[in-house]
Amino acid sequence: MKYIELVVNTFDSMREEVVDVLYECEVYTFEESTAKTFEELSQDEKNWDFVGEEVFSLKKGILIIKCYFSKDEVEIVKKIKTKLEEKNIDVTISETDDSDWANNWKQYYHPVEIGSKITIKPTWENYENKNRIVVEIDPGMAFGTGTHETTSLCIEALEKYLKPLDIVFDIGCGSGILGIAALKLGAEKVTAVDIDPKAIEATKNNAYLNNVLDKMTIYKGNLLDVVEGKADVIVSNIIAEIISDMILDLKSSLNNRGIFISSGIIIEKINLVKDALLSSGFEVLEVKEENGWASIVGRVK
Ligand SMILES: C[S@@+](CC[C@H](N)C(=O)[O-])C[C@H]1O[C@@H](n2cnc3c(N)ncnc32)[C@H](O)[C@@H]1O
Repeated sequence: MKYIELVVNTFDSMREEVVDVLYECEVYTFEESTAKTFEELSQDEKNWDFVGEEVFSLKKGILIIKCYFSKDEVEIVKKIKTKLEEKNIDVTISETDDSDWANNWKQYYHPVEIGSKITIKPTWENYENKNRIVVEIDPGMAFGTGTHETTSLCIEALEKYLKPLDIVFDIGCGSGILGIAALKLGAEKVTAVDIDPKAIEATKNNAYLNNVLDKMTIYKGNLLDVVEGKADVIVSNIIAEIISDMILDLKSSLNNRGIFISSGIIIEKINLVKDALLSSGFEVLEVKEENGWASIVGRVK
C-alpha cells in the first residue's frame, strides 16, 4: 500500500512546537528520532539558514519526525505543512511504499495500566493480571491506544463516575477504547460515534475482540447528530473548540443528573469548556491536568 510520508527536519528544541501542530491537526501517531547531536552536524547542517538565531543558539541535535498518511488525507498533510512552514520549520513530503509502516509503529505501544482497574493491552503484546480488567486494543489507523494523557484521563473519570448498567455515549470514539472500557466497567450499552470511517472500522474490530459487540451501537456521524435517546454518561475526547460547540446540545442527550466526561483539551483552553458547561445548566465536578492536557467532568444540575 502507498502512503504519504511527511518528514519534519528541525532542531530538537523545536519538538514541542512541531508536536503542538500535529496535535492541532489531530495527528497523534508519529515516529521521532534525534538523528545527531549538535557536535555531529556537518558544516552545512550547522548553517541552516531557516533556523532562527534563538533556536540555533540552543545547539540541540537534529530532530526528525515522520508521520504517514493514506492518500485520502492529502488535505491534512497540506495543513500541517503550511502551519510548520509558517514557523520556518522544514518539511518534506513524498510518496512511500513503506508496507512495513502498518506494523512498525506497533513497537512503541505496550500494556498500560490506567487508574486502579483498567489495563489497555495492545493485541500483539502479552499481559496477564487477574486483578485488573483488560481491554484489548488494536487501534489500526485510528486514535486511542491508551498511551495519550487525554485517553487515560477519560478512563480514570469513567472508573470514578460510571454506575453499573449506565447507558453511555462515546463521541469521537477513535479505536473505541473509551466505550469498551465503559462496558467492561459495568455499563449496559454504549453508542459510539466517529466522523472518520477508519475509527468506525477499528471500533467494530475492537468491540468484537473484547466480546462486547452486542452491547455497542457504532455510527459514523457528526457528534450527537446521529445518537438516539438519552445517556447517563457521555464521554468525549476531542479538541476544546468542538467540545464547546457540542455542549450546546448536550443536556438534551443526557438523563437527569447525567454526567459529561471530556478531555482533548489543552490546559490553556479549559475555561472555554468550563464556561460552556456552566452556562448550559451543568455543575463542574472536577478538572484534572496531566502534561498540559486537561479533563473536565460536569453533571446536569
Ligand atoms: C483524540 S481522538 C479520541 C479517540 C478515543 N476516544 C480516545 O479517547 O482515545 C478524537 C476522535 O474524535 C473524532 N472526531 C473529531 N471530530 C468529530 C466530530 N465532529 N464528530 C465525531 N467524531 C469526531 C476523530 O475522528 C477522532 O477519532
